Amino acid sequence: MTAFRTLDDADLAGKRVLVRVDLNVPMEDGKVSDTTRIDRVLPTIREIADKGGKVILLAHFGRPKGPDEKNSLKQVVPALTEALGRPVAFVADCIGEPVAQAVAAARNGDVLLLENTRFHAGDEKNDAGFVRALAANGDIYVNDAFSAAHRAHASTEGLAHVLPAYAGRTMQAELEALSAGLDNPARPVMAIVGGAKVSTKLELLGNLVTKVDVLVIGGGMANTFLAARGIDVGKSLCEHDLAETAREIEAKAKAAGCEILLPVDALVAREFKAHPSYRVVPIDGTEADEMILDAGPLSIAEVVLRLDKVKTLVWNGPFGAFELPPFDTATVAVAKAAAKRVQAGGLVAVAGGGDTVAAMNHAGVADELSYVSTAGGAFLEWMEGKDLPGVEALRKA
Ligand SMILES: Nc1ncnc2c1ncn2[C@@H]1O[C@H](COP(=O)(O)OP(=O)(O)O)[C@@H](O)[C@H]1O
Ligand SMILES: O=C(OP(=O)(O)O)[C@H](O)COP(=O)(O)O
Repeated sequence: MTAFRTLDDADLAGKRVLVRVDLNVPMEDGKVSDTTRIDRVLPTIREIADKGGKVILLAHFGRPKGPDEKNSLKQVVPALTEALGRPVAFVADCIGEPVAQAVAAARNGDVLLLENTRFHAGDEKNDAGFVRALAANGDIYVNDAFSAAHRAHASTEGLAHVLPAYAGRTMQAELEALSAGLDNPARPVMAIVGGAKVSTKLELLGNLVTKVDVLVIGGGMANTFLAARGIDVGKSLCEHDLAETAREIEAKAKAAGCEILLPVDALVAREFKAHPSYRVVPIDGTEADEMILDAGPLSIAEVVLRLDKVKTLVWNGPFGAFELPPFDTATVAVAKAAAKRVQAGGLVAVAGGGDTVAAMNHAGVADELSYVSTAGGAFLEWMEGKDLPGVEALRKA
């Protein structure tokens, strides 16, 4: 039995249905480079449209400080239209008269995509006035953005308190799949946390080290830990002001008996582009004008060896800038090793996150892992046992 209402409980015909989805998809050269998040919300969109609701999609893109072209959801419309196989009307705001007019003009079953909710500060502030402004254009709220459910924002949380609220099919499927795979994980458990969202994810590691046996740190996250240990990381992506937090996490891990693995070597380059001139160096060998862009061969070998000894793997965040070869090497090698063990029957491996999903697709293993979640930060918070505001609001609704 689900603890919240789903589309099975909703009377959708003729209703204006505000559907929160996560369209925060990876882009390359102005085009969506991985459509997984789009593909996952299609069942919800189709079901509401086919049952005669007007589908009004709400989503964020990036972390804009206000309206800006670079973060406009307009650029996602071609990929969404193609995946859906139906027209999608774009509205250049998410509140106010332009939305009211577009919704009034839409027929039952039509699909509208509203502009980035984060163009208004009220979204992230979960401002009551902004919640009301969003709600003014809907009769029903459906949340299908599990990957944004760790955010208590107006579009992910606030709306559930002012409109009849339901979980979308992907929200349901994600929670069911994660529970089935990870509610009682076989030990030892390894977590790999990498990627670029250092400040938001570093906070999570303090709890995660009490839940897992081995924590492998990669990407920009690793650079921050290395710098905190006094290693010169040159111009690498690194949040130097979080050094103290990193040291506290190391101490917590030690107290909890969780081993932390950091890279012992790296691929370094002076330019952030594909196929630049690069060097393989020991982890303390980065020059002042170089960046660590991937873990090196010794680090990969160590992670693969450890992988053989664990029974569960949870993974968010790539080891390197995998969009720029050869800095996809560590991520691809570890992904392939994990997939091989899953296929052989010795490992449950769950990977998640917008870019992590793209990396798993790039490695060709997305179908060979136990489960691939659209969520990164939300998945890690769920793994820690935290309540996700977007999910809790649905339960209370
Ligand atoms: N060493 C590094 N230097 C710069 N960028 C990196 C590095 N390692 C990983 N990244 C970047 O991290 C991004 C993914 O991080 P993140 O958004 O945290 O993952 P996810 O979306 O899966 O949660 C990728 O775009 C990748 O290029
Ligand atoms: O991409 C997302 O999360 P993820 O990077 O953890 O996978 C979600 O869209 C949340 O975005 P946010 O971390 O800017 O709130």
